[in-house]
Amino acid sequence: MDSGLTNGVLVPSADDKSVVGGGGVEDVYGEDSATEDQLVTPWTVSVASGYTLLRDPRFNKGLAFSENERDAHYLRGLLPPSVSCQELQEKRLMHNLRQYEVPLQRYIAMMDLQERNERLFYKLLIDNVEELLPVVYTPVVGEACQKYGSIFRRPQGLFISLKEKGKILEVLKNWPERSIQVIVVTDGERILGLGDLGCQGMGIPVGKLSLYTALGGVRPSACLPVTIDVGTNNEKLLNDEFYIGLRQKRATGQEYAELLHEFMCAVKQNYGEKILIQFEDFANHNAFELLAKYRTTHLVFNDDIQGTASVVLAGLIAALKLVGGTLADHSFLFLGAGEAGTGIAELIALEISKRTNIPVEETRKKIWLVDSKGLVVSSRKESLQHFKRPWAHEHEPVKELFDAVKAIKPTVLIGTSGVGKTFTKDVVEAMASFNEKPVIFALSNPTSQAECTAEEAYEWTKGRAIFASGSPFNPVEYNGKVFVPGQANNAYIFPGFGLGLIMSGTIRMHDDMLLAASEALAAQVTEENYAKGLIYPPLTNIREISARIAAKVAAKSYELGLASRLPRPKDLVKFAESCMYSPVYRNYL
Ligand SMILES: O=C([O-])CC(=O)C(=O)O
Ligand SMILES: [Mg+2]
Repeated sequence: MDSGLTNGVLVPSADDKSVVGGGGVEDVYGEDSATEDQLVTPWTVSVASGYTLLRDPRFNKGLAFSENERDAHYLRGLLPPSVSCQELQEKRLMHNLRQYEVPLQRYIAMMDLQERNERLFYKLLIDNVEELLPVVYTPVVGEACQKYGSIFRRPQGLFISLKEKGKILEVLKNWPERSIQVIVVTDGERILGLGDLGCQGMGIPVGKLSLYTALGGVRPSACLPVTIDVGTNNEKLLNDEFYIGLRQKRATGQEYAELLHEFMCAVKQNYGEKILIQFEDFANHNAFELLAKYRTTHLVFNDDIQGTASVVLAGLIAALKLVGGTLADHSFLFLGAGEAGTGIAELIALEISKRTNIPVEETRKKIWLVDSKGLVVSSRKESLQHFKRPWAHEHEPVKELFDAVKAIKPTVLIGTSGVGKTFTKDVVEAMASFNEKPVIFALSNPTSQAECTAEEAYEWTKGRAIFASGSPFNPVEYNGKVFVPGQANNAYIFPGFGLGLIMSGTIRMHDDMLLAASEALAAQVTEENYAKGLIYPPLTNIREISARIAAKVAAKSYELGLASRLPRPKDLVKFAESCMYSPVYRNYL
């Protein structure tokens, strides 16, 4: 039975009671899963019909309302006579989108669609993922955040500023959906590699959550984007008349910690123990501290530390097929010793340790980090931030990346510094001089911040590099051969990872789940992909890939006794698939 609207009255159906999926009309009201506390909200549920129905993006189908639906829901005359199918609407929209030459216009058009017809937005995104991901996600979302104030139309997500201190629980209750399963939250201090964008960082939680739905199948009504506004230190924004956030310098210390703590407590109180909170694009100091502080009391995941680590480890495991050896045979040099750099480094060290039984303190020694002051070495230990200290190995000081490359002779070079164009010709040529197949990952986002371009990597290594980047690059032709760069972006991991946590009712995160996700992703690279030099599977199959990642993450959670959904479904891949939201229109009769 399908769920639907009958004479403007919402009817829940029997087949939409799964914890995650369905995405049916009844989810909006979610009585099945809402707790008593959640039912007490300050607004009244109103039933959509007629004009209101057309204006409600959750239910609107535009020209795709059938004749009978038009009769049943008071739509006669409100639509032109023609009836379209969803596929025709999709064709028309893709045609229109392709007319826009300015990428930001495509972004605005996609956001307008999301606000107008949610199912059509997701249908477009799912069916055209390779084309539209760069629009709603990196790189264009970066520009959208920079200009968020001037392109602002309707608020998407919750804005929680210092003004809401003491009232965060009430603010959460203002949100129209009650059965929230995942929150992506930022404080806007380190948006991609673009720095402090304050309140305008909201584009990131919105974009990440649209991928939770499109790539991971979590229903849209279960996703809540949040921006915590404690001010910004970005002078340009503070002086921008269109800036949408608090016009003050960032609150820090106790004031910051108290607001964040109130938020974390209110979220758990309002949505329960199993709500997944994904931290996104916080500055280093806060990112590490928040993760350490809340990992034992909440289900928290830091995408920049953990999601990026998991996707890069997957790429490295896959790359072994092309370069040979085991992970333990390789040596790694990072430019950037922040969230992504140390997060990836630690996960590699953990994986090697698991595979070899060598203690992690030892396996870390094959991994070197360079920060803005040069190679991280033991003589710098006292002055280093705590998250860099495990990487301060014995070595004489080295200032420049190029000299560090020559001294360490890594087989793998990874850029996570957020600073573009730092893998210079010298650096890349040095990598190629002592590696048959140098592995080079330029991970900083968006494209403007990439350490080098795909073209540079292939040219400077004479086509020998195994290259991946955080933001997408087009295939490159070099010496008559086409090279397809991989996109080592956490988008491969977090949607499936989150689905796995949600569908198993996981209450706490564990690093072994990240390793499981990496192995699951690497296992999706086919012989055909390898033959083309690919170390990530194409994004076109991402929903299948996400289901497999979800299944492995859930399996690990059950194994660790962290999953609360019992009994454990027998076939976790099938279960994951059955939970996934479908953007196909519902029949409202
Ligand atoms: O958003 C992305 O594309 C990847 C990411 O988490 C970041 O760069 O902070
Ligand atoms: Mg991020």
